[in-house]
Amino acid sequence: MEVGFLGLGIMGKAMARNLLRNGFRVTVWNRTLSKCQELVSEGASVGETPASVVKKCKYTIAMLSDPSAALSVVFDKDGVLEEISSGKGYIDMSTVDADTSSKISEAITKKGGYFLEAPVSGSKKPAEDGQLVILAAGGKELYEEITPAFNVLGKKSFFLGEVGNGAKMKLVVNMIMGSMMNALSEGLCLADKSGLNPQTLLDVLDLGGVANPMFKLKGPAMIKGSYAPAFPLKHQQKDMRLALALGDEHAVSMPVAATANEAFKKARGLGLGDHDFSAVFEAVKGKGSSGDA
Ligand SMILES: NC(=O)C1=CN([C@@H]2O[C@H](COP(=O)(O)OP(=O)(O)OC[C@H]3O[C@@H](n4cnc5c(N)ncnc54)[C@H](OP(=O)(O)O)[C@@H]3O)[C@@H](O)[C@H]2O)C=CC1
Ligand SMILES: O=CCCC(=O)O
Repeated sequence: MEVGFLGLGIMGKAMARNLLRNGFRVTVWNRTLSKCQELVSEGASVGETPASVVKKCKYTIAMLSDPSAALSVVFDKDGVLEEISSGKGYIDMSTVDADTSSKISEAITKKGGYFLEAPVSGSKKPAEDGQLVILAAGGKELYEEITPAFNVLGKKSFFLGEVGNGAKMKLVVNMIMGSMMNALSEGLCLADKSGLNPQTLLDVLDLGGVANPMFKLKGPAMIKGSYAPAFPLKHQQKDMRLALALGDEHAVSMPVAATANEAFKKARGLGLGDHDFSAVFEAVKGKGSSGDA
């Protein structure tokens, strides 16, 4: 099977590599084209523009930073829309809001193409290991056709119905995750300030009802102040912002998420946007370097 892949950031690179290693022919494009070289050395081809990738491939997957990037790659000059046509499928796996996804879907289907949104749960390591959870919605036919690729990328795929439902599910999940990360940060801080050993707190948490893989994975690194980016904090803050907008739309009061968003904003203001989202711990502690990200 031949697929195009647009966006080789932390997630896109790992996902495209997985497809290559599992026998897919992959044509990649990235805004910073030099980032394609690593995958070319592993067997990928390069497209000069999103349009040229879509022209070459029946199916094109995108994994881009945010709504503005997702829209730009489709609608701008040399974008997806210039070459999408009847029989071609476009699968956007970026985390965006439902409105962005709907705009892309309408434009693609108007030109005869098929569209599927398919954001993912799971971070850098699950992407490397093909263990993502895929939250698809939109074209059912395209969902079925692209299932061989999803089986390589993920451990489970959900088909959630009409376009927008995948985006909404992803935002709800990440809103919960962002609030949990803030709760952990406050707990680690309180343990430390009140004379407890933060590692012992992690050990206690891990044996009880709130045990979870995120606390187990991120907690020890947070204690060391180590925030190598798996999920960049600027993207987590984007997801909090988009989830809060969804809450506004449906008049759902979400004070916990709103407060967590403030902490992520503070962390961005401290220059921690490109660090892992667990670096919000530094904002909770009231520390950090200067600059914006
Ligand atoms: N990291 C994670 O753990 C997870 C991330 N996600 C979501 O997946 C998406 C990608 O995340 P991740 O890989 O971490 O992000 P990165 O920041 O590592 O990569 C972002 C990608 O988007 C591209 N990009 C940014 N702006 C534009 C633009 N205007 N036009 C074209 N391309 C652009 C970048 O290109 P360039 O290299 O040129 O900058 C890069 O390829 C995000 O929506 C994120 O929320 C979902 C699940 C987990
Ligand atoms: O969007 C990013 C999600 C990261 C994760 O699920 O661990």
